[in-house]
Amino acid sequence: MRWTTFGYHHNWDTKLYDEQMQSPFPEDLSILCRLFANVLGYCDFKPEAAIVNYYPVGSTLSGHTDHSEPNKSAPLLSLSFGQTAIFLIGGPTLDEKPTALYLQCGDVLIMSEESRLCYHAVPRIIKTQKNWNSKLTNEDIDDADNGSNLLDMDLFQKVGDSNFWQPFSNYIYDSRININIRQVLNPGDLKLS
Ligand SMILES: O=C(O)CCC(=O)C(=O)O
Ligand SMILES: [Fe+2]
Repeated sequence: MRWTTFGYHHNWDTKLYDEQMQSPFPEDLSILCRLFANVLGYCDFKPEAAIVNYYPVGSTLSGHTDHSEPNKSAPLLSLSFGQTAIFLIGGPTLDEKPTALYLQCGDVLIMSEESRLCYHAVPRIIKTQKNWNSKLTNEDIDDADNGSNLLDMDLFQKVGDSNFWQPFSNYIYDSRININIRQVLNPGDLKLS
């Protein structure tokens, strides 16, 4: 399993965030996460750190809690792409028996309130998807344009060409990608103390 980070970088050895260890947080991902959080009533949610986990079929993530963020009351958002994960979610201690869920391509999981600090794990990736339909239709163009006529048609044609997606679809055929997004700072804080 491999991973990369956006925003505040989590140091896997010390389990700490560091003000000096940051990369830009992608604006489109930030907008999407704030939209999800707003719908759930977390109107001040600030996406400040993301971990992108790359799971080839056969890889696992062992049980843990995510408690490195000074802000432990903001929700944690988790987006799943590609092959399906079995996700185990337990309680705040290892005494509680976990519940198993499937996390499929396109699923959005939110860990908020009590579940924010619960143990969780990914014991298995299951190959459930055979192929991805990358052909775009006129309807997709209308959806993407949303009546604005501002769509970059050259770019749209490029991403509508299945050759463009071939390396991605080859990769995702044997893998799952998870992006999980956290707020690090407490409300009102501008940096780590
Ligand atoms: O892959 C997942 O669904 C969970 C990832 C996770 O728990 C983590 O990165 O802390
Ligand atoms: Fe986690």
